[in-house]
Amino acid sequence: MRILEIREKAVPIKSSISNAYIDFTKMTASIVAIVTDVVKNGKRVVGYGFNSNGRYAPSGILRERFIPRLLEAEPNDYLNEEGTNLDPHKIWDILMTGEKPGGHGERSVAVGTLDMAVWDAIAKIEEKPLYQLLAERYRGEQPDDKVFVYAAGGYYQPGKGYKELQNEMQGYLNLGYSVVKMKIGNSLEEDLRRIEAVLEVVPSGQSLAVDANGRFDLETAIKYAEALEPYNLFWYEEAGDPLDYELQAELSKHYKNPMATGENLFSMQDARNLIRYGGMKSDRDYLQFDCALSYGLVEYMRILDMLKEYGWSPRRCIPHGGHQMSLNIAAGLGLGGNESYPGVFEPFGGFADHIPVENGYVGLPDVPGIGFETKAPLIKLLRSLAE
Ligand SMILES: O=C([O-])CC(=O)C(=O)O
Ligand SMILES: [Mg+2]
Repeated sequence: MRILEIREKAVPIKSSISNAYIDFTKMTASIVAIVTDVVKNGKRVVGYGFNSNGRYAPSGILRERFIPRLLEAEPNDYLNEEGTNLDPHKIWDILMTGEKPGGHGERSVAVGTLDMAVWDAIAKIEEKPLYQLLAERYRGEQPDDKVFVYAAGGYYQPGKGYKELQNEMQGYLNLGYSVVKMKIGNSLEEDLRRIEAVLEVVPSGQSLAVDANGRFDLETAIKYAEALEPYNLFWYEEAGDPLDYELQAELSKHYKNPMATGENLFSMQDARNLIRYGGMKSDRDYLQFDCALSYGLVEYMRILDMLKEYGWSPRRCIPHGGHQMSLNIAAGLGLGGNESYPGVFEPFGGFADHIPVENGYVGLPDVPGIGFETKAPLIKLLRSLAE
């Protein structure tokens, strides 16, 4: 077998929402298609991928470096021993040929996007759901049959008052979610009012997570910590700059409830620095590394191995990004859950159309690959690239 073609397109995922750091009025994502010469059920196998929200479409480096590197390789260099399927680890090495360590920038996003398409193709060629394949290959046990998911929203938005925020959160509860997340970071006084408004509609503080998107210096992070602590929230996310491990470690001494961070750490080495120096507690905190921004599942498995060495369970990982790739990893490799953005970042947010969220958990479709084919608006967009 061989790869025939790789296509890429930048698509808008823009909206009027803002977090404490950026607005999404110009946000884009790359979609990619890896077209193989394998035919299953009368159709050519195409693997699809895209990058998570929060980083822009890495079209330039995909087209100039990463896609050509893979297309220039001989099939022997990227196939498994039997020559019957792609080898994701070999492909990763090909993609990263000529790339120095460190300074990950946008290239981890480009590689993460291609890696997603590679795994989609592999599972389609094996004619299995990706979560099943991952559980068999790497876990040696059955996949989880459902995954904890929480609804991330609560963005700042023009004209959005307390009532609209409450309605949004009530909507997530009505959809079957048990935990919701909202943005904080613009003003402590105002955020406390917004939090109290949400606490009027959710059962308790344990049903609400807050996300500062790296906005705070240490002093502000501690002020928020002191104000948030009595609410006993589900978690307090990304208080300071993602690379400021000392801030996170110091903050840890001022807050006794769960914290979460890691969505903007893009490599095993950065993740390891958080574990080494960030004061994160393996029996309390959550890790949000997102494979679609950080060199893909091949690198994510290195992160899981590193975590094991430091005594962290994969159950402490609840990835950022709300995509089906991380949902498959969560079920297949036994993570603690996955993010979800119902109605936000369409058509990438949300899971299989026919599987509802129930009591905070969602099941996965029994179809080959990542499952994009079960999400009508998403597969329509992806197919526009290659079928
Ligand atoms: O607003 C964003 O950039 C998304 C985010 O932090 C999250 O989903 O945790
Ligand atoms: Mg976040």
